Amino acid sequence: MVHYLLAFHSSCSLEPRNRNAFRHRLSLRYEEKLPGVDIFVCTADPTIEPPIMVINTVLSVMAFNYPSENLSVYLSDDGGSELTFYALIEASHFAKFWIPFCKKIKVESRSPMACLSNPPTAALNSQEWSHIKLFQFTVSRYYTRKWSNELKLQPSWEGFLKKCRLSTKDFQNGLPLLLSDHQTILQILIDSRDPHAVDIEGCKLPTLVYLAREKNQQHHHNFKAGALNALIRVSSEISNGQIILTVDCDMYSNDSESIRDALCFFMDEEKGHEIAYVQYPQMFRNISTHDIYSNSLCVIYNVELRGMDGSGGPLYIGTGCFHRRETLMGRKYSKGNPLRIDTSVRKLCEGSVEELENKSKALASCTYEENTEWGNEMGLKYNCAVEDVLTGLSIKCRGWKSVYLNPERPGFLGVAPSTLGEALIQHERWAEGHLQILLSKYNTFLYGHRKIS
Ligand SMILES: O=c1ccn([C@@H]2O[C@H](COP(=O)(O)OP(=O)(O)O[C@H]3O[C@H](CO)[C@@H](O)[C@H](O)[C@H]3O)[C@@H](O)[C@H]2O)c(=O)[nH]1
Ligand SMILES: [Mn+2]
Repeated sequence: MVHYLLAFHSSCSLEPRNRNAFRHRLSLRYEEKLPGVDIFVCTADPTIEPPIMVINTVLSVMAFNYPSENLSVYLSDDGGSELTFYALIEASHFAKFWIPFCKKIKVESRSPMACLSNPPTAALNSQEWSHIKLFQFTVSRYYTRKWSNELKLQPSWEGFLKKCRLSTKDFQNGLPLLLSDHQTILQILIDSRDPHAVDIEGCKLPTLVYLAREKNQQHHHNFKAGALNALIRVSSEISNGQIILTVDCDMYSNDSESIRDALCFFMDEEKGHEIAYVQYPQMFRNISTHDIYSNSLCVIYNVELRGMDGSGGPLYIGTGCFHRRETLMGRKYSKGNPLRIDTSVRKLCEGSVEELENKSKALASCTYEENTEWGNEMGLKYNCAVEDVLTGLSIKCRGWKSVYLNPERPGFLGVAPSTLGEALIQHERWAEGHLQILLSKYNTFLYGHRKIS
């Protein structure tokens, strides 16, 4: 084992790579023909991942500097939580103010919570500032079941929840707060095709969709991989962006230009057709001075992934990663038939919001994947504790390369485990997952031999 680790680390030092994106050139060449980008945010439990954190991440990615008609944001809620849903409704209203505000003041990063804790230097209008504070305060009250029960006792909140229920087809029967057995709940909260979906400056808003896929005791839900696969199918019906960004709900966007930076690699005329995904490192905003649990993972992000980039590309590590839709769907690399980003005008998905919702609900049912290749040759792989790593390796076995992008300003910032217990659980899961891969047919030496360049 020690020899293997030594060999791996030495090989990583052979050709480490640092990448730079020339985002202005992308804009000069392709501004009018940028591809559709679908962003998937995953959450699973409103008590561990409070709605306030989730919607701050959602707002940060809605505010990317990218044409809104080409941007769609999907929140997958495996907790099926009413609280998260209502918080998202609040966010959909707040976005009308937040997106133009970020552009006007040039806010970086575009998570309202991060903006409050690190205010921009521009002269701030006190009314706008109070608006952001009030929004954070309102949503911070959507916290746990206990909180919401207390809130429901107040007449004003009862009225508010009732209003939300009435405006929400799937929640209208007053379902319990945490659901492990329910039908698909799907709602398009903002449809960017709608001429009325505009912000306070009259500019278009990105599409925003809430999805809690169907869950029941008879069918395994396959954790995050299952959630992402449902999102791939649902989004193909609603917006069908050629590029997919996956982020965990605790990891907000810290640089509004990240989509454009990633596109510089996908749209590179010489090498772009070989690239399946562009991976950012996981950086954390809560690293303590002495980092006693070694959460910053310096060796992985400064040595290993940079080194792997020099020889074919880094692993997929689950969050902060831009993929081509087709490679996630299982497409093989073909030199003779290169897959280029289609820069011709994007075809919009057709149908009313109700039609799109009904068609896509069926794609998120428990039975949809029966007797299909989903979880195997299509989408994210199942039955592995590190489904992201295994999926990335299999994409590379199909002939693709990947890119590691680690700019000076972190593209995404997340939350690292803050207690010994949490850190141990995370490392145990990672260790188990990597060992599982080593002992499986996907063992990198056997399965990957001659396949990974
Ligand atoms: O049934 C589930 C379980 C988890 N998640 C989401 O998956 C993400 C990651 O789960 P978490 O419990 O935070 O695991 P971590 O160990 O912190 O995740 C790291 O390790 C995972 C496995 O390699 C990667 O998928 C993640 O991107 C990476 O941040 C979170 O957004 C969860 O909400 C779901 O959507 N459904
Ligand atoms: Mn996490």
